[in-house]
Amino acid sequence: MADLLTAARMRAIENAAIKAGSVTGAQLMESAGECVLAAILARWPGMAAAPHRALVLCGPGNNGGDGFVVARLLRGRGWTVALFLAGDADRLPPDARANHDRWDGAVTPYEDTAFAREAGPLGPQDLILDALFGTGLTRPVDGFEAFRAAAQRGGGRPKVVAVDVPSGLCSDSGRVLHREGAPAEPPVRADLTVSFHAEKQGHRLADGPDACGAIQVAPIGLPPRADIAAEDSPVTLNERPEAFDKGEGAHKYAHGHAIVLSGPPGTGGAARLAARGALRIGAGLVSVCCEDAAVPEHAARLDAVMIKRANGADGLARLLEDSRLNALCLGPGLGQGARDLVPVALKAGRATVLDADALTAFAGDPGALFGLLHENAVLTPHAGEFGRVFPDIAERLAATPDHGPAFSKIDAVREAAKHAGCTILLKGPDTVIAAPDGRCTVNSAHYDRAAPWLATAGTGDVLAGFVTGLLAQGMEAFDAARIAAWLHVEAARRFGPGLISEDLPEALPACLRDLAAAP
Ligand SMILES: NC(=O)C1=CN([C@@H]2O[C@H](COP(=O)(O)OP(=O)(O)OC[C@H]3O[C@@H](n4cnc5c(N)ncnc54)[C@H](OP(=O)(O)O)[C@@H]3O)[C@@H](O)[C@H]2O)[C@@H](O)CC1
Ligand SMILES: Nc1ncnc2c1ncn2[C@@H]1O[C@H](COP(=O)(O)OP(=O)(O)O)[C@@H](O)[C@H]1O
Ligand SMILES: [K+]
Repeated sequence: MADLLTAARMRAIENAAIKAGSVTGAQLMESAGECVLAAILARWPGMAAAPHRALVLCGPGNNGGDGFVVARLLRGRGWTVALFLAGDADRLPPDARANHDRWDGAVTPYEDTAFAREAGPLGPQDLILDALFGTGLTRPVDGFEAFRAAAQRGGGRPKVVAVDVPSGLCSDSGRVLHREGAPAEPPVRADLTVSFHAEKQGHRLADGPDACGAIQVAPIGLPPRADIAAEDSPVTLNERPEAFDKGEGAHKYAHGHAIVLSGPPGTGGAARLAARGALRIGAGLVSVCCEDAAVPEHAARLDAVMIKRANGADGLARLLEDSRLNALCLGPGLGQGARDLVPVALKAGRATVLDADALTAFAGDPGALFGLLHENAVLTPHAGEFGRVFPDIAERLAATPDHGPAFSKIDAVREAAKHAGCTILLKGPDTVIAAPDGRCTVNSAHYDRAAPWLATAGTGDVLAGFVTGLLAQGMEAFDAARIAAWLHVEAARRFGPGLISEDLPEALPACLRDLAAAP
């Protein structure tokens, strides 16, 4: 799995390599500039075929330093380059200053009128390079209206390339830094963002993917995985998982029996969706468990999924005396009974997924939940449910990000997992999954894995079922959550437009087949 870095971790990797003598800061900056140029020429062959015009915007730090390198390299290829500096040349850090001094063109202080004048004639084969702020962003970015206007112009507008990160976006959180009360004006959206060594967390979170446009990561001569001390294990990008298979000849009971609890009559659809998901992902047996009154409704709709009866908390406790029932899912369509049923389920010590109503039931009294949770539990909230169970953490995530690095969804979910003592999967296009031991991964449905069709009713219920089905097969909680999340997006992408939640379990077999076939 590829790591997603924070600015601090990136700096530590860079410092460790420089200290070890394997590379100098100047070499890193030169490589960074070369990589940006190579990415541009590879993406737009017209720009490689002939020189065009570029406006290069350099900021006051090393991101600006990278800009000076690209400006020099473009000019060396015959491009007409106008360079604008936002900041004081005398205060540039040493490597940036050295590249400023190697630039033999004019350095124009950034100012809207001058920039607008240069930007006016730019066409679609021309370029604006955003090298204003990168991983060192500490506060909101103001101004640059002419840059914004040039990038937003209609049809024939020039291409915008961001160095490392679009300026104004916090590279740890993917959030736009802005002042309290002021609107969060998104950074100028890039057509391409070229980053170095490894993706940063912000490329995958919140507003990051939209602002980056497309992301390309270039190696710049740093060792692949630096041996640096860090408090937390690295965050990874949740990539194609290893194949898991049912094993030839094993009996259905070897793959577990998952139970999905359902609520009163008329609300059983969500539980049936979860159950279907659990069955398709490979649980040996799956039963929907409901009160007597809901049996006819389920019986009319279920075949491979079985039905078990349990009335209220006592009924559930009796049912769970059967030790073969090894994974539970509570929440989808569970209704008001959730508050009494969840404690019974958690006390039974089975692998348990809590979603939807099973989380909402503890709004106002989340402390009552924390004493019951165990490491074989997985909570799968969306943002609203997360706020009900972890109001303090959600409040910090909702606070205005007025300085960098800002509190991120990764910080929030990691804290929540530590506090709850179980795996937490916080949903969204940027789903973050964390375990109490510090493992954390981002299941990103962005760029070449965008799956906007998942934004439809009931897909979260299916996800809860996927996790439950993997738990039933004996998978550990964090692994079950990350593999389920990956397959969820994969199934949606495979089905594509027109997807409804019922389609997800049916799209799964092809995904599992591919997984098994992959080397
Ligand atoms: N690490 C590596 O291995 C490599 C890193 N490389 C490159 O270095 C970049 C990181 O460089 P960096 O640390 O110098 O930070 P950078 O983003 O240029 O900004 C810092 C400056 O901006 C200022 N400032 C901040 N916010 C502001 C605001 N809103 N408005 C105005 N000013 C603001 C801030 O001021 P301060 O907060 O200190 O007062 C400081 O002066 C990284 O993204 C990559 O491109 C590559 O060369 C390859 C190797
Ligand atoms: N734009 C999107 N791109 C990718 N995934 C999305 C998007 N919007 C929602 N999802 C995913 O769809 C699911 C929705 O779940 P949830 O909010 O619980 O809805 P429901 O309760 O209707 O099932 C989550 O897995 C979420 O990550
Ligand atoms: K930038």
